[in-house]
Amino acid sequence: MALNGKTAVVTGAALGIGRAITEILVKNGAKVALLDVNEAEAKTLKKALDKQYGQENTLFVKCDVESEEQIKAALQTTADTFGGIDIVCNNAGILNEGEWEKTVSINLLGVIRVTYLVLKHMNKLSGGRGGVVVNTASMAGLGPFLTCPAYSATKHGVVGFTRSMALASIVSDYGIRFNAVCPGFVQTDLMDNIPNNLGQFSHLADIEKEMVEKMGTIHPSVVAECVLELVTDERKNGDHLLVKSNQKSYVTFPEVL
Ligand SMILES: NC(=O)C1=CN([C@@H]2O[C@H](COP(=O)(O)OP(=O)(O)OC[C@H]3O[C@@H](n4cnc5c(N)ncnc54)[C@H](O)[C@@H]3O)[C@@H](O)[C@H]2O)C=CC1
Ligand SMILES: CCCCCC(=O)CC\C=C/C=C/C=C/[C@@H](O)[C@@H](O)CCCC(=O)O
Repeated sequence: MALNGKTAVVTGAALGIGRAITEILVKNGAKVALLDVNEAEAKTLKKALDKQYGQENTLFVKCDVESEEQIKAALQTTADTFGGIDIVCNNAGILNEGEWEKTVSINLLGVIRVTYLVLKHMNKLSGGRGGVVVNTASMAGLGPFLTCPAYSATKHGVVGFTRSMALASIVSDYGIRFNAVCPGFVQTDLMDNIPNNLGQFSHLADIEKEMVEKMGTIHPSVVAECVLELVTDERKNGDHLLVKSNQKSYVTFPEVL
């Protein structure tokens, strides 16, 4: 998929991985709607992108992925502004074991909310152009993550949802591909804030540090390059790209039937 003329929606676009995804998509010719709750940072990013690529190529819509109404409005504004939606990057997420229900609501339910609401805009059966959805899961969605059990559960849910939507889309002939990127530790605010967000598992903070030291960290731009691969390679559907500090690999899942 060439990105020229394509429209992308990125949730959690203002900072970290979402900012890197936004930048690489705009750089490669897409028009991008930045959805985030952090208005100040999103507007700072848009201002920088306007200067480099022109203000007509991005749109900021304040949107909390916990709110169906805000998601509906943001998707409609995007479609009205750019003429349709071809790409969705469900990236918004938090890690807070002390507020685990909010973590579930944003990381898992937010991905489901946006996906289900964007189908009417993208689904070829309802006049859409088809396209691709790339969800930001995590390495913590592929195995146990003892310091953050609820967070890990949300990411396992994103993996299962992505794999299921990929198959549902094929059978339903939606014309939409569904993939996920599964990063290890990435140098963002989310990582920086970990010590304060382990909740009842704060006694495991040292184990967390050991894991980071052992596995190393990744720059957000490396994750964004993997997302670009999942967006542009039209052979990819139901694929999960695992990104560690020194390598990337496609995950193979056990056959269960
Ligand atoms: N940093 C890491 O080590 C890893 C992060 N991830 C995932 O990557 C995604 C992005 O995380 P980071 O860039 O690290 O975090 P970050 O904290 O740097 O950026 C997250 C962005 O999402 C926005 N956001 C938070 N709640 C929101 C909501 N309810 N609605 C809309 N926007 C919201 C924030 O304002 C922020 O701009 C998350 O889903 C996270 O779980 C996955 C693997 C590793
Ligand atoms: C504390 C910072 C968390 C940042 C948020 C993340 O999502 C980072 C996740 C980073 C590491 C997760 C490691 C999980 C390791 C085990 O589950 C392992 O079994 C995963 C196996 C994946 C594989 O190699 O196939």
